[in-house]
Amino acid sequence: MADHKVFTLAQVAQHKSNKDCWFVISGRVLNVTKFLEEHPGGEEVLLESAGKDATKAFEDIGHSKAAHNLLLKYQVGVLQGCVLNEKDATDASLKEPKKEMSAFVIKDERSPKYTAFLEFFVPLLVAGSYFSYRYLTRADQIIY
Ligand code: HEM
Repeated sequence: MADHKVFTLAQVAQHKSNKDCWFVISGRVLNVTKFLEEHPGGEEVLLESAGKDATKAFEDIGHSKAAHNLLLKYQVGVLQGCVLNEKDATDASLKEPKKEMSAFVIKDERSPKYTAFLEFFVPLLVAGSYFSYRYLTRADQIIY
């Protein structure tokens, strides 16, 4: 699980060299020093955002889902005042973590309740209809 140590932006701003490079993306404080050379977009663009909130720069590029998932690997903490969704690190969930979570909860809870209702009452209705039919059409009840 990603690190939840809390940092202020002033603390992040102290790490802005190519030997020690941090920035913030969507509330996650990232230490990308080891990633500088690996970054497909080059080291320079990362260093331009060093010590700052790089959320806009990161999103403006339209990074892939793989790139979004990589954020967790470099996370060393969270920015003071931010709440994150730990379920996944994809774009929308990072921007509005709480809303995403509640949307999931609503979907997950409603569907099983509805299904359970049908699973219980439909067989009951079918069985009830069958036995009513059998009862009403009994041979000893037929009057000639
Ligand atoms: C930890 C943070 C970051 C990670 C893990 C990351 C990861 C990646 C990856 C995997 C790619 C390849 C294309 C893709 O899969 O989307 C990429 C491309 C790129 N990234 Fe980042 N990136 C990060 C931060 C940034 C930042 C802050 C900028 C600032 C502008 C940036 C600018 C770019 C650019 C310009 C490209 C090249 C896009 C292209 O060639 O079309 N990245 N990045």
